[in-house]
Amino acid sequence: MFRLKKKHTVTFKRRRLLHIIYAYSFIVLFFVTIFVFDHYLLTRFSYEIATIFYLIPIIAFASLTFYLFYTSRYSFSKIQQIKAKLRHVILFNQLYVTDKDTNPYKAVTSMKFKIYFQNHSLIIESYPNGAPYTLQPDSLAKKLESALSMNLTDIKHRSPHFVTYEFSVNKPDRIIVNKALLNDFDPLTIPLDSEKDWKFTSIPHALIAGATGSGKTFMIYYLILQFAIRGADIFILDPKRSDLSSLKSNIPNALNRIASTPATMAKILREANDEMNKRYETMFNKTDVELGKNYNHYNLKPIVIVFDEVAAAMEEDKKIAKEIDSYLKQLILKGRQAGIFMILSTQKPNAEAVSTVIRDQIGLRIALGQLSKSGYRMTLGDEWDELPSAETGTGKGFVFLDGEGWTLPRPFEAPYLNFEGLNYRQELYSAMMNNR
Ligand SMILES: Nc1ncnc2c1ncn2[C@@H]1O[C@H](COP(=O)(O)OP(=O)(O)OP(=O)(O)O)[C@@H](O)[C@H]1O
Repeated sequence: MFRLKKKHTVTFKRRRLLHIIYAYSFIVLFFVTIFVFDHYLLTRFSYEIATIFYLIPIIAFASLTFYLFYTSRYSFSKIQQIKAKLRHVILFNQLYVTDKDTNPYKAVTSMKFKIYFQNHSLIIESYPNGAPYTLQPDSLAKKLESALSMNLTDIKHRSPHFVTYEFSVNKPDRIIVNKALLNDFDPLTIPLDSEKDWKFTSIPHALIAGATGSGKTFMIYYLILQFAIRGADIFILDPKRSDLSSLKSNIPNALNRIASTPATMAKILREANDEMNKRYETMFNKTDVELGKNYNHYNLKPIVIVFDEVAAAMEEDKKIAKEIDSYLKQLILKGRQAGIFMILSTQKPNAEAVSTVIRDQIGLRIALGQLSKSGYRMTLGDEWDELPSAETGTGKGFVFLDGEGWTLPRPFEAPYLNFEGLNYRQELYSAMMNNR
C-alpha cells in the first residue's frame, strides 16, 4: 500500500523559556510539595489520598524531564536529534523575526524546515516564509552540514519559496568485486556502489578523469569486466601503451582489439562507426520496429570501446587526429541505440581532451583523486556552484550520473578490486571466450 512519508516540521522555538520553567519548577516542586504534603494534605486526607496528590507534581516533573530529554540533541530518537539541531540552526543564525516590543519569545515569522527520510537520505525542505534572511541556499547548506555532521548530496528546487537539501544518512557501501558479484548481475545496469547503478543503455558512455595514480585504470578494469560478463565486444585504444595494453593476453583476438598507434586506433573507430550505421539500418529498416527499442531487443551484442588518454592520441598525428575526433563524436552522439558505448579516460580534463559538447553527452562522469576546480568542472559538468564534501584519494572522488535528477555530483568510491581474492585476468578471459 502506498504510504505518504511522515514529514516533521521544525520552526522557531525558544526553549530557553522552557528550561527556566523547568529549573524553577524543580525547586518549587521539591520544597512546596513536601510542605504541602506535611502541613496541608496529611491534615485533611488519609495517607493514601495525600500520596496521590503528592505524586501528581512528581509525575508532571518526570514527564517534563522525559520530554526535554526526548526532544533534545541527545535524544534516543534520531529524528528528534535532527529536529533539535535544526532548531539550533534557526536560533543561532537568526532565521526568524520577532516583535521585540510585544513578545521576543514569539516569532512573527520563521524559517520552517520539513524533514523526512527517503531511502538512505535525509530530506530537508526549507521554507523561508518571506522573511528577509541573508543566508543563500549554499551557505545554509554548509551550516546544515556542520550542524548535522552529515554529507550533503544534493540541493534541489532552488526558489525563493522553497529549497530541498538532501543528506546521506549512511555512506554508501563500496563494492567489493568478487565471484558472487560477477555471478549475479542485471544485463542493463552496472553497479557503482551500494546505492548507485549505471543504467548504461539509457545514459550511455563514461568519462573517468584523475591524476596519475588516482585509480582510473582500476575503475576501467572494473567496467571492462562488468561489460565482458554482459556479453560485450571490447576494444581498447591505448596510445600511451599503459597498463591496459597488458590485458592483451586476456582478450581473445587481442591484435584486432587493442590499438596503440594513431592508424590502428582510427581503424577500430572507423569500423565501429560502420557497424553502428549497419545496426541502424538493420533496426530501422524493419517494418515492425517498435519505437524506443534498441540494440538489446535485436539480440545485438553491446560494443564497448575504452579510449585511454584521449588527448595523447590526438597529439601524435594531427591528420589522423581529425579523423579520430570525427568518429568519436559520431559514436558518442549516436552510439547508444546501436549499443556502442565509449569509456574515455584522461589525466588532464580540459577542452583539448574532451570538448564540453562531448562531455555533455556522456552519462557517467567520474573524477578520482584531487583535481583542480576547472578539472572538476570539465569532468563533472558545471551546473553546480560548490562540490559537496567528500574524501578524495586513490579510488575516491566524485561521480555525476546524468538522468537521475541530480544537481550536484556525489562522493564516490570506486569498486574495490582485490586481485588476491579474484583472478581478474582469468575472469576476463573466460567472460570474453563466452562472448565469442
Ligand atoms: N578500485 C581499486 N581497487 C583496488 N586498488 C586500487 C583501486 N584503485 C586504485 N587502486 C590501487 O592504486 C594503484 C593506482 O591505481 P591506478 O593504476 O588505477 O591509477 P591510474 O590513475 O590509472 O594511474 P596512471 O594514470 O599512472 O596509470 C593501483 O595499482 C592499485 O594498487
